[in-house]
Amino acid sequence: MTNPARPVTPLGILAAKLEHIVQQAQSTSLSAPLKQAIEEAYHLASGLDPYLDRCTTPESAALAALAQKTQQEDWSRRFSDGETVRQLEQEMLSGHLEGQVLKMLIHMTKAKHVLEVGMFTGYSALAMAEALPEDGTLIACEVDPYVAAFAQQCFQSSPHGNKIKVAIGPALETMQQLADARETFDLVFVDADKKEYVDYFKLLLDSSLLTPNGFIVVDNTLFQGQPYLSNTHRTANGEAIAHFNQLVTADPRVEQVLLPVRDGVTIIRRI
Ligand SMILES: C[S@@+](CC[C@H](N)C(=O)[O-])C[C@H]1O[C@@H](n2cnc3c(N)ncnc32)[C@H](O)[C@@H]1O
Repeated sequence: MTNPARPVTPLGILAAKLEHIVQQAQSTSLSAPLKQAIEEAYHLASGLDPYLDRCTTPESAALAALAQKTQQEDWSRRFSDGETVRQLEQEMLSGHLEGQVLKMLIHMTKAKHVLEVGMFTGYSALAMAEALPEDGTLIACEVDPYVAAFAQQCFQSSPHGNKIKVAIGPALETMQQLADARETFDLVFVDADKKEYVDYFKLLLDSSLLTPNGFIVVDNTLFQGQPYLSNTHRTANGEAIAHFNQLVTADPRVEQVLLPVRDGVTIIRRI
C-alpha cells in the first residue's frame, strides 16, 4: 500500500491552494474570464513538476525501488513503536529531480569524496554514489539507527552501494571527528536538522573538512516558502532557514546561488 505524499515545496503548496480555489470558484458567481484565469494559473503551477520529471533522465531501478520502499513504510507506526528516534516521513526523501541535480553536480565538479549530512532512507546518497567514480567515497551522517539500517539494505541492491559508508550518530559529532581525523570532502550535501544548519556551515568553513575548491550544497533553503513570507507564517524550521540564508548571504568568505529546485537548493562556493 502506498500513501500519497503531501505537498512540501513552495510550488507544490501553491498548486494545491490553486486547485482548492478552482474548486471553490465553480460554485461562485465569478465572471467566466476570471474563472478561466484562475484555472490557467492552476495549470501553470501544477504542470511544472510533472514536466520537469518527464524532461529529466529517469532514475535508476535501485533508486526507484528505494523511493517506493520509503513510500510504503508506515513511518508514524515506526515512531510510535519506538523503532525510530524521531518522527520521520516519506516527504523527507529528495527524489528524482533533485537526485539528478546532485548527480550532475558530482559529474560537473568531478568530486571524488562526498559528505552527506542527513541521509534518511538514502535516496540522495545513492544518487550521488551513482555519479562517483569507482574509487569515489561518500560518508553519510544519520542519527537514526532504524533508517540507517533501512538505507544500508537498499544500498546492497545497487552496484554503487559499496561506495557509501554510513556514520550513525549526531552529525555535528561525526563531522568534528572527521575534521579531527583530517578527512576532506570535495562536496558536502547538507540535509539534516534545519536548526543546526548554521552550525554545519560554520564547522565546514572553520575546519579543513571542505577541500579548497569544494562546494556545499544545501537542501530546503526555500522551506515551503516560509523564508520569504511574513515571519508570522514561519515555523521554527522556517525561522532557522531564514536565519541561515541571511547568514550565508552576509558571509564574505563564500559566494552562493539559491536555485528553486524542489524545496530550494543553495550551492555555496568558498571564495
Ligand atoms: C530530510 S531527511 C534527509 C533526506 C535525504 N537526504 C534524501 O534526500 O532522501 C533528514 C534526515 O536527517 C536526519 N537527522 C536529523 N537531525 C540529525 C542530526 N543532528 N544528525 C544526523 N542526522 C540527523 C533525520 O533523521 C533524517 O533522516
